[in-house]
Formats: sequence, C-alpha cells, structure tokens
Amino acid sequence: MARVEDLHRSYGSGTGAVHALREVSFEIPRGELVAIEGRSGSGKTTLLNLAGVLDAPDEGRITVDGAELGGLGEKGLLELRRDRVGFVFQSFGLTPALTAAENVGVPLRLRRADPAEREERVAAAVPRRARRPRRTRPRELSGGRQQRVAIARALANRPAVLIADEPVGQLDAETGLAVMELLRAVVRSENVTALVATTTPSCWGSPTGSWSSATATSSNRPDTPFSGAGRYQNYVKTPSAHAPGQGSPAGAE
Ligand SMILES: Nc1ncnc2c1ncn2[C@@H]1O[C@H](COP(=O)(O)OP(=O)(O)OP(=O)(O)O)[C@@H](O)[C@H]1O
Repeated sequence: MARVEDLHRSYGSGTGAVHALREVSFEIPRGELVAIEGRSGSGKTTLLNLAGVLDAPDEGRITVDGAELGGLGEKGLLELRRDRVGFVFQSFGLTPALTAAENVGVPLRLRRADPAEREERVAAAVPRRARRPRRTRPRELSGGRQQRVAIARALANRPAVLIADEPVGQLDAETGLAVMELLRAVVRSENVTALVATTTPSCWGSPTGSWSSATATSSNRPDTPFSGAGRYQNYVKTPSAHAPGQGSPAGAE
C-alpha cells in the first residue's frame, strides 16, 4: 500500500515560483496500478520523483507499506530507493555494454544478493529458452523488447513500488499496448504498487470487458498545474482475467 497525503512541491521562490503539486492525496493498494494522465508540465514527473524517493516534498507525507518516508534517515532512504523501488523510463535506460540478462541482474548486484538468488530472479524474468534476449545487448533489441528487459530489471528486487514515467512514449501504438498489458499483468503477479505517468491516454486502451476503472482521490486546488489537466485514473483488472506471461516479462512476446 502506498499512501500520498497532502503533497506540496514548488520550484523557485517569490513571484517566479512554480507550484508543481499542491494538496495531492491518494492511495494505491498493493497489486494495483494507477495511471497519472496530464499534459506536459502538469506535474507528473514531480509526483513520480517524490513517490520514487528521488526528491522530497515541501509538505505532506508519503507512506509505503506503513513506513513514512519522512521518518527515514539518509541511509534508510537510500536503501529504500535501491531495494524497494523499481524504475521504468521512457528511453529504457539500459546499460549498453551489458546483455539483457546482465541488465536485469544489476539491482540484485547493487543489493549484494547472493548468486543463487540472482540467477533465480534473472531466470524468472528472462527464461533460458529465450536465449536471444538473454545474451543480446540492448541495441540489438527492438524498443518493445528493451522496455520488457527494463521492466524485468525494475522488478528484479521484488520492489514494493514500481514507478514508470512515460513507459510507452517511444513505442508504436501496438507495441505500447502490449507493454501496458505486460505492466498490468506483472503488477498483479508481483503484487507491486505501480504509478505510471502518461501524456498519451490512448496507450491504455479502453477499460472495457475484464477491466473496470475507478478514479482515485485527489484534492488539488483549481490553480495548480496538476489540476488543470492531470487526473488519476486507476485501472483495476478483475481476478478472473489474469494475463499469461506473468513473471517473465523479458521472455514474453
Ligand atoms: N527543477 C525544476 N526547476 C524549476 N521548475 C521545474 C523543475 N522541474 C519541473 N519544473 C516545473 O514544474 C512543473 C511540473 O513539471 P513536471 O516535469 O513535473 O511536469 P510533467 O507533467 O512531468 O511534464 P512532462 O510531461 O513534460 O515531463 C512545470 O511547470 C515545470 O516547468
């Protein structure tokens, strides 16, 4: 469970101050994904940076699995960011010199996970039968494949929170939909809380049939950039429609 309460974040001061977020509140249970939609400049990245512990709010509280981030010291925040948060970026952010499997293993190495656990997690994400992506370097993979590897890397440490900033922004519509389906599936199978920003709501497809949608709470004031065009949209998948390919994102096509 991730809970955001009354978040404020401004940049600059005086007449030049930009109030990127004001009075933003919502909560996301484990195993659910919240899409943050909004035009460019509406504060999506600011919100993701706060939720991903890359930045601190001016006011407000963020709680992950009952632990309030403001109460953690520098060391605690560093460990939380390293071990409990997974990041997915628009431009994939894979290390070019490493193979796909080695990229997936990076967070486990940073945490000094033992080799057996590393192999087990990498094998789950990039199955041995998927030899090509396993041994291939990122530049030899399609954009969709690269993003699948990046998602596997983000989940390698079994994080509590998955942060994705425009994860399909560089993919064509069809590939983007497939990657979004994968994200929805792994959020369920890995029981992670996911926060996904997008300026392109169409990439979500329509929440019909096995999908239901509900709007999460937010109490932005009308003059904030976020309230102008941003909204929180929570797509919840019904348990009866579990997608295949869970747990092996880089191996699933
Ligand atoms: N470091 C900063 N210094 C000053 N202003 C900033 C800074 N970062 C963001 N802003 C401003 O805060 C507002 C929100 O920016 P943010 O990047 O969070 O929006 P966004 O919705 O993610 O936009 P985009 O979709 O273009 O990435 C914008 O007006 C932006 O110019």
